[in-house]
Order: sequence, then C-alpha cells, then structure tokens
Amino acid sequence: MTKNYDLVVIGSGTAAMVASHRMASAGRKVAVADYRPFGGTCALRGCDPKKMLVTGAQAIDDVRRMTGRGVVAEDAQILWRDLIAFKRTFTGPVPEKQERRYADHGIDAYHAQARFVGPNAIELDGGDRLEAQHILIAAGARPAPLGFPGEEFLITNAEFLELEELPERIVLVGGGYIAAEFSHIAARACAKVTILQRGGHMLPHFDADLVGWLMEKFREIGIDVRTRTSVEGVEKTDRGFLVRARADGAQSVTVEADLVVHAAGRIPDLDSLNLQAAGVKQDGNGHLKLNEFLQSISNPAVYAAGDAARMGSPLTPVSSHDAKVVVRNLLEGNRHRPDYRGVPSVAFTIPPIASVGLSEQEAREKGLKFRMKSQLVPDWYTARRVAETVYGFKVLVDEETDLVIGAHLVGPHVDEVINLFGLAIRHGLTAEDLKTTMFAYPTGASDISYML
Ligand SMILES: Cc1cc2nc3c(=O)[nH]c(=O)nc-3n(C[C@H](O)[C@H](O)[C@H](O)COP(=O)(O)OP(=O)(O)OC[C@H]3O[C@@H](n4cnc5c(N)ncnc54)[C@H](O)[C@@H]3O)c2cc1C
Ligand SMILES: NC(=O)c1ccc[n+]([C@@H]2O[C@H](COP(=O)([O-])OP(=O)(O)OC[C@H]3O[C@@H](n4cnc5c(N)ncnc54)[C@H](O)[C@@H]3O)[C@@H](O)[C@H]2O)c1
Repeated sequence: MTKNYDLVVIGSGTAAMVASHRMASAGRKVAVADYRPFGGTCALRGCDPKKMLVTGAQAIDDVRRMTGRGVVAEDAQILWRDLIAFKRTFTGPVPEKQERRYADHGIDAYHAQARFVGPNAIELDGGDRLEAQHILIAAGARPAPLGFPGEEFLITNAEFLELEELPERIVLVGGGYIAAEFSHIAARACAKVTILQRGGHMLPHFDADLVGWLMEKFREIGIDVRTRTSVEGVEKTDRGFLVRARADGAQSVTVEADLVVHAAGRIPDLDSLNLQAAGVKQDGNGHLKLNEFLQSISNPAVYAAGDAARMGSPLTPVSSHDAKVVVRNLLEGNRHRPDYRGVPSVAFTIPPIASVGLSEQEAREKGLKFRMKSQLVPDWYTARRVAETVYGFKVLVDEETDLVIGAHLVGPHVDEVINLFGLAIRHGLTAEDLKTTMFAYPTGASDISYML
C-alpha cells in the first residue's frame, strides 16, 4: 500500500522526535519509522541510562571520599541488578510514551526498517510504500566496524547498559567517551577493568592537560589504562575471551576477559538505507554529502540531522538543533544554517571532565591572540568540601575583544558549570561580563571569576 506525506522521518531518536513534532504542529502530514523501540540512542541506549548508572557509581564515590570525614558506610556497594532495575524505571516506559505522543499529534509511526526505493519514496520492511515531498534521514550512528577477527564477540553500548550481571574482568576496546564513562561505572561496581586505547591518551576530544589530571582517578579506582595499544583480535576461550593487541606498533599484548566492550567510535548508520535508489551521495568517508542547509547536495528532497548528518559533534543537543534547523528550512525555504558555536561536551567520569569552544591548539592554529589561565586547584573550597583531589581548569579569552573563546574544566560540578561558559561563548559574553555576574555561593559557578 502507498501512503503520501509531507515529511517522512527515518528514525525515532532526538532528531526525529524534534523534527516530526514540529512539522506536525505546523499542520504537515508526517510519518516516522524505526525498527527499534521508539526513543533512539540517547533515551534508551546512551545518555540517559548511562547517567542513571553513573548516579550509583557517584554514590559509592561520595561515600569513599567522605569516609574518615564524618561518614561511615563500610559495606556501601553497587548491587548491579538493582541499579539496572532502577535504570529501567526510566527507559522501560519511553517507547510507549513516544508512541502515544506520536498518536496524539497525528503522526503515523511505523515499527519497521526503512529503505529508499526512489528519490521521494521509502519502502518499509513489511511492504508499505511511503511517498513524501521531503524525507529526513535521522538514522543516528552505529558502532564502527573494527575489521579484526573475533569482532563479533564484542558487546555494544546497548548491551552493556542492559547487563543483568556485571562480569569480573572487562576489557574496553577504545579510550574515548564510552570507555571513560563505562570504566568509571564498572570499576565502582568492583569489576577489574582494562582499557586498550589506540591513541596516545584517553579522551582525545578533551584537553590533554586536564585529561592528564583526571588520570589520577583512573589509577585510584584500579582501571588499567593502556594507551598506544591497538586491538587486533579477540578469541573465545574456555574461560572467556582473549584480547590480542599491539602496543606502540610492535609489542604484542594479550588480556583475558569475561566481557569485551566496543568503545572504539561510532559512524553514521546509513548502510541499510539504499541511498543509491534516491541518488543521495556520500563522501569518501561514507558521510552524507550535505549543503549548509543540511540538505543532500544530490537530492533536494532529502535532508539529514543529528548523528546521521555528522555535520556537528555527535551529541544530543546537536541532534535537536539540526532538527530545528531542518524544519525551519522546510517551512520557510533554505535560509537557516546550523550554528555549532558553544556546544558543551561532558564525559561523565567521576569527577566529570568538560569542554566548550576552542581548544588551546585550535586557538593557536587560528593565530588568535588570547590570554589563557590554567591551573590544578584541588585546594579550592569546591574540591575540598567534597574531599575531591582532582579539580582544574583552562580558560581562553580573546586578548582584543575580551570574549571567552574556550573553557576546559575537570572536577566536581563542572558538568553544570560548563554550561555557563557555553552561554558566554554562544551569546558573546566577555570575561568581564562573567566576572561581574553574581553567582550563588557556594556553588561550582562561584569559582568562575577566579578562572578568568
Ligand atoms: C553510550 C552513549 C552515551 C552517550 N551519552 C551522551 C551524553 O551523555 N550526552 C550527549 O549529548 N550525547 C551522548 N551520546 C550521543 C547521543 O546519544 C547521540 O548523539 C544522539 O542520541 C543522536 O540522536 P539522533 O536522533 O541523531 O540518532 P538516534 O537517537 O541514534 O536515532 C536514530 C534511530 O534511527 C533508527 N534507524 C536507523 N536506521 C534505520 C532505518 N533504516 N529504518 C528505520 N529506523 C532506522 C535507529 O534504530 C535509531 O533508533 C551518547 C551515545 C552513546 C552511544
Ligand atoms: N558524554 C557524552 O557526550 C558521550 C558519551 C558516550 C558517547 N558519546 C558519543 O558517542 C561517540 C562514540 O563514542 P566512543 O567512545 O565509542 O568513541 P570516541 O571517538 O570517543 O573514542 C574512540 C576511541 O577508540 C580508539 N580505537 C579505535 N579503534 C581501536 C582499536 N582497534 N583498538 C584500540 N583503540 C581503538 C580510538 O583511538 C578513539 O580514541 C562519541 O564520539 C560521542 O560523540 C558521547
């Protein structure tokens, strides 16, 4: 059966949700299709469930830091099964809620995989054909193929966040966001965690000096981090798995594990879409070729948003922003471009590390004249009152304009404080503006004036 729409959206994650509801509110006839339960990565397999597990790990860390400082809770521990059950109190109802919201807004929601069968046409597995004036690819990202033998033994973020039991020995392949966050959760749940990271240091998306300060925490909680170590294969053994890697391009390394987790990057999830049928072109990296309006350069009926578009960083606020831009372009004509200034990013380790704006290296490469203040400050009150030993910052301010151009923070509350620097960067506030703002005391934000 063929149905006609103004917009068909592939996916049901953040980008899809924002775009479909906005278009429906503007009176357009909209359909969404997803072959997985509605809700997408962030709500079901990423940010939200992850942060609920972080909350458990944070409670353990709080108790450990405060032990000997007026708190006694000798047998504080994570009961993994119960923590997962707590997580499910949030994730469980999401798909049904989304389904109801789509129905309430008159959006047709299909549980099916979508593939292009023409420039304006989609076929769903099951046979339905959807034709639309426009089609939005909001299909997200998937774990990057690693191309080594035994790759099939790795579990993904989705499976990790559903584990009924946490095995004793865990190896994380890769050393970015997922490895940092999952290792901090698992180590506080008493797993023995090894990270095998190809790069020269952990968390390459963050300032190297601050990451260096944070590594004290990885050591303290017993995470074995091996950098410059590239995984080349995984074998199944009687006792679990044997992970084979190469360190510094030469030395071979083996690590035994009960569980091996993919934390080695994600790529736009485009392979199943049959893009050729719609004449939608990709570049050499497999990314969609889009113009500045998030529209396919080869098929004007097709737009993309979020992780699938990969125009901005693969983060939830970017997916939502992209979707809003696409909807405005669909309703008002191509006039709106995404604006990625001041997008904050946080890795939810304990304590967290955060970043917004230009890195020191980017500012230098741009030839900007800037002043920079950077300090490790565990003796500041914000760290001392929670007995945290890691607290530091690096803030960059343009010498001529006094505009804040970059902020990099590690320590307690920086996951919240970074948003104020994001506000400054996005809305052109100067260092003086921030210094003369009165922040509630004592909060993380009340340290900002000392960082400038
Ligand atoms: C473990 C983890 C933790 C994260 N934590 C954070 C965080 O703390 N903060 C943050 O900002 N970001 C975080 N992210 C990133 C964030 O989750 C993503 O950037 C965001 O969810 C992307 O949203 P999206 O709408 O672009 O795609 P998604 O939410 O991934 O939605 C895409 C949907 O499309 C569907 N789909 C794909 N192909 C088809 C097809 N052919 N037919 C039908 N449906 C299809 C998929 O099933 C999926 O449901 C995290 C990611 C991971 C993996
Ligand atoms: N808090 C957050 O915002 C958050 C949390 C989790 C994920 N995410 C998003 O999801 C994306 C994917 O996260 P991720 O941690 O998988 O990727 P990542 O890009 O952060 O890190 C992947 C790392 O894996 C390493 N690697 C690749 N192949 C390897 C191999 N064979 N052996 C050893 N190391 C290898 C790379 O050197 C790289 O540093 C991120 O880019 C991020 O945008 C965000």
